[in-house]
Amino acid sequence: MKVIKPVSIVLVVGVSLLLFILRPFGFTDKDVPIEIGTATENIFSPDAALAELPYGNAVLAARDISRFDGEEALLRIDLLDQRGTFQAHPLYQAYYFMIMNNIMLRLGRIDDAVAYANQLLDYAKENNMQWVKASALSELAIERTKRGELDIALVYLNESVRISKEINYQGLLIKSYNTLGVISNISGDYAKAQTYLHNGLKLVESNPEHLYYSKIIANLALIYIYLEEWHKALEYIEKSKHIYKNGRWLEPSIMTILLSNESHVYFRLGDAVQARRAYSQADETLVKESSLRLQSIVSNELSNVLYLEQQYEAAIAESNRCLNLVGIQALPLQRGNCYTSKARSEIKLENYFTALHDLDDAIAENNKISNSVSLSGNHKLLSEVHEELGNDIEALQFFKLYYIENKKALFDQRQSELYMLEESFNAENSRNTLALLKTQNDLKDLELERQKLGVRVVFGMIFFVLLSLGYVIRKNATIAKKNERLQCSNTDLVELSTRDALTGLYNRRHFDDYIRGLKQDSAFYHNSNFTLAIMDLDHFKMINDSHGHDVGDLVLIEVAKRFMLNLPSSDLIIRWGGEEFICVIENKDNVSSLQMLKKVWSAITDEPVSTPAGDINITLSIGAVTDIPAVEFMARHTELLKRADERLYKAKHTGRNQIIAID
Ligand SMILES: Nc1nc2c(ncn2[C@@H]2O[C@H](COP(=O)(O)OP(=O)(O)OP(=O)(O)O)[C@@H](O)[C@H]2O)c(=O)[nH]1
Repeated sequence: MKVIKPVSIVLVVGVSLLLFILRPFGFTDKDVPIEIGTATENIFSPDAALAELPYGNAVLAARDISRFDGEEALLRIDLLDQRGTFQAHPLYQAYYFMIMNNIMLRLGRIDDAVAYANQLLDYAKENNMQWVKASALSELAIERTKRGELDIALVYLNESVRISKEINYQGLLIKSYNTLGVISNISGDYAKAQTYLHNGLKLVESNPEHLYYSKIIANLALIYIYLEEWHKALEYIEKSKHIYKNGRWLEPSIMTILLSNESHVYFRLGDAVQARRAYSQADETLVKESSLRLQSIVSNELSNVLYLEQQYEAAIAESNRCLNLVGIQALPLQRGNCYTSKARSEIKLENYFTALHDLDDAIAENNKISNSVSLSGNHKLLSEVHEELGNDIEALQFFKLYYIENKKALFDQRQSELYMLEESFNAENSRNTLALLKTQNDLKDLELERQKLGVRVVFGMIFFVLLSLGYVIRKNATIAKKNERLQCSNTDLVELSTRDALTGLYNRRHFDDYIRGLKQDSAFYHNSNFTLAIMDLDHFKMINDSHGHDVGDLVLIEVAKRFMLNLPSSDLIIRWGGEEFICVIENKDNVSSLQMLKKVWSAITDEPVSTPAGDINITLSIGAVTDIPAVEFMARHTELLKRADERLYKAKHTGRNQIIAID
């Protein structure tokens, strides 16, 4: 006993010392914080500089109010002016012009607003204040954009962006990226629009209080409206509404635009009830000072709702009201839309010559701002009118024009740039997520290493060795489980992002993965031939129009089910968009490719789809390229898709409900 006692003391002292030494290595079970850094150093903020001045906060408060209450802001400016505030410092003076610009916009006095923006620009030049110059240019660019003067707006914006980048004025950059996104949207360059808006979004995410957060999301929604991706558009509109409601900015015009866009999506989906609901809510947000642009947008949506409700005369009256709004001549985008809506109702009332006039006017307005999407819609309507008038040649010419423009916008753009852009955005996101997971795992490995070190050092002391070992084993098991769970959820995420929410089929995102998979297993496929087909339901719009959008959805679900039942599970079926599907069939078992296509086609056309609105007969047009050797398919799938699409076009225009697989 006498021998053991000093040993115990040595042991206790030794262990305490070791524990003390090991403490800085993190031997204790504390989580290591993971830093997700945002580079926020040296961000230029005139607001922060102004807040340092004696009346800075009062001026900032007036600026905030000027965004939603012109009268109240004017009172505050008067009070500050009486104290001689604005002469006391150049910063005050610059803010004075900016606030007055906001107030005039709010009061609908656009010319005065522009005058203040110009005064701001002069003041910036006289006093060599770069950030003020950038702000003034950005404001003037917005005004030019609203008037459809996109070229000048771009010149102003590029200069404003250049200065903002130079001084790292992120607050203004966000606003400018948003305007650049809007301009690209109007010009039909969606890929560019999306790049600008995502640039803005990246900056806004580290600054979620920014006034432009919900505006940027709203403009992303607009891209999806142009691309006719209705569900995605609604998703972004909802997100934007949510951000707006939770933000501290009360700029009612944002809500008006969002609700008008929502109404427009439902109009395009043929859902009169929801379109009317969203329109009424948009109308409620209008105030007497609302700008002419907002008034004409809401008026045009009312005309669209009335059209859906088959009140064509009332719709025409509303379009006429829109076209007679004082000052509308300065807004080609809105004017073009009102003419188009009017023409649509005139066609329904069989006033074909009036419709022709309206469409000419619409085209003239849309040409002023190179609005390719609206122009393509105008050409489609012109083709319909000429068809009704028996002018077959003109009808065909305009239809061709529409088809080419529409396909160019919807097919090429979606196919290549925009889609790739979204892909790379997603890829970047997944890369970031994976990097994060890797960092987490590395940190855990590090922790494990440290624990092992601790175990080695106290190896001689059996009690602690056992304790540490038990700890390490437990920790290992937890980490392994966590990793397993993370891996599963990653796989689920990838699966979800490549599935279409409505039908459960793969969406277009999966196509590239599929081709990549083929290439990886190319040895296995080297003797195979493939058939590539684009399948498009005929007159699907009529189903939506006659029975409602929900019934249209049910039809799409049933059609998807039939595709799946009639294609071997090893073949591919994708919902390419709307009522368009793509399938890739690998020819095997001596069944000819045409036989396979006929089987799929018959599965859709032979039996009507039962819906709560009764049985609905469906017809299907197919454009296909058959017997493609595997090597060619892998190397030239984009070209082959185009060829199939051209054949689909032929099928559509030589009677529909058929398969065309040769030129
Ligand atoms: N119900 C429903 N309709 C959709 C969906 N996606 C697109 N659509 C509608 O599909 C219709 C497609 O119309 P069009 O492109 O004119 O084609 P179509 O009427 O089939 O005419 P053709 O193709 O020329 O035979 C539009 O009315 C879209 O609103 C969806 O997810 N659900």
